[in-house]
Amino acid sequence: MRVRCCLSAPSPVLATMVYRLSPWHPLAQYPGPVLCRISSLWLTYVSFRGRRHLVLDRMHDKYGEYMRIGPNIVSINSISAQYIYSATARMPKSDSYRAPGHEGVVALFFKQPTEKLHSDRKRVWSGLFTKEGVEQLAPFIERRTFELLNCIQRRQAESRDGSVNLADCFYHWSYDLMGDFVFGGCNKLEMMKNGDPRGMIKGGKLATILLDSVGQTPWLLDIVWRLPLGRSMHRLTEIAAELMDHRLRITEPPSFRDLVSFLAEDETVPERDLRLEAIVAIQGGSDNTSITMTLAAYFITTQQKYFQLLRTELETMFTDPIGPLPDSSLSQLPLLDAIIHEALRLGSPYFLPRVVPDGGAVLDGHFLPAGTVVANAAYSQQTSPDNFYPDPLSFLPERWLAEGLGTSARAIKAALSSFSSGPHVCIAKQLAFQEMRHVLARLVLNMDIAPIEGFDAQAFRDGILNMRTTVLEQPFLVHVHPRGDIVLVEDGV
Ligand code: HEM
Repeated sequence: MRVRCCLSAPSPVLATMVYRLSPWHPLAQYPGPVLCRISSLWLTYVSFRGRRHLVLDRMHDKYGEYMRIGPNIVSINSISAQYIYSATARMPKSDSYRAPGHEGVVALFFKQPTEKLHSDRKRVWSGLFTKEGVEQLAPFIERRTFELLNCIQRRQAESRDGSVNLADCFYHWSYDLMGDFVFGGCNKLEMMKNGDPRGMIKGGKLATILLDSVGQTPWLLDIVWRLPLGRSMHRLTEIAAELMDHRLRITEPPSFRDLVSFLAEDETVPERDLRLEAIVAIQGGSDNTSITMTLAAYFITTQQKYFQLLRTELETMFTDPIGPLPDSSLSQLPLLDAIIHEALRLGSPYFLPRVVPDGGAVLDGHFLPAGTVVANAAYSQQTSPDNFYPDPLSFLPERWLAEGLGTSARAIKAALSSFSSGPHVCIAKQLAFQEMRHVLARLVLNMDIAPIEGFDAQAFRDGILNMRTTVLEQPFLVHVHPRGDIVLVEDGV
């Protein structure tokens, strides 16, 4: 009798495990570690540690291009994986994109019940990202970037050891800019002046980390959402709601069309969605841009040759370092563009899971049954010698230039998926490039920048973690020297 009880209680769990390990499971032919076949908790754990891209890369070397990394999850290290994001593939986002605690609420980045709801909402957002929409943002980019130059110098002057954490400065610059773009500046975030006393940046990152890691096991995310660990997600939700409510209450709207103007004036966007959209705007509008700039600055200041080459390129076009930097001119500069692409290549190892629709899919001759969660191994593709050669792990912006790195060099542009592609492509790709070109150019034209003495460049690089957001284990400490007799004053020159 006792034996029967023991066997019968865990039997559904045991039966599931046996099935997942068995040759009858639809993904049985895909190789991968045994542990991954049993439970998605392995992927959750690896994701949470921030080095998922490196772990998966090593595993792909062992198991091949198509690899099972969860009971129902396949990682694909092949250029063909780009297809899963295309409109023709019709593969929706996986459950890891569900907005926890917000059943029934629609916001752009999160998973929608139908593709139509997603495209309708994207249409509303895209008002800000048209040519005219973005043009009206250029003066804000210029003003905030001058403010950044001041902020860097002020913080260095105030520090005890005469150094400044450039990563923090970029975060604060991008949050201030986002506050302008999204909320018309009415919330006065002013992080370059006041820092981040409410911990918005940390809260946003923690929430993203939880979605990206615990979200790989959706039932666990529902539990975490209700535990103290999920507090960061609630905190971000509260701050976002507060910022949105404040913007909606102001009696004098901003002098230009901020993102909220587009969202709030559209009758298809119910009020309850606006607060969730604010989370997307805050996180999407600040995090990736700032971290890409930190990585670009890290690479060109630790390899000063590129810093000097970039300055020479900029000075051939702009004789006045504090004069206007129109994007129509910046976008013509090949090395500036190459440096940003190379920083993105090494710094955007995103894991973006999609679900195979009814009928299944065939990729590179592999059948993927309906319901399988699939993801492009972006980091492996972006650092594969098949796509980027030579020295795919090294920062070599020349690989993006016409003359490249010699006749045997390769740079397969399609393998770079920093902004994703297809219906869920980043809505702000052009704006992000405009911001990044501007800030990098202004900095290099106006300041000498070098890491502090004793800065361990390898330790910094080893401490770059990614969980959809990037986390730096080490600060990026630099010394700056304004060039010549350019004197920068608060909020301008
Ligand atoms: C270097 C800068 C940026 C990078 C690398 C980047 C990357 C991405 C990626 C990879 C996605 C697709 C995510 C997925 O499918 O899981 C995405 C989506 C999105 N991004 Fe960006 N992004 C950047 C800047 C921005 C900025 C500045 C904004 C807002 C002002 C923004 C807003 C969004 C939004 C709203 C989506 C969701 C689009 C959709 O679901 O259709 N991003 N971004």
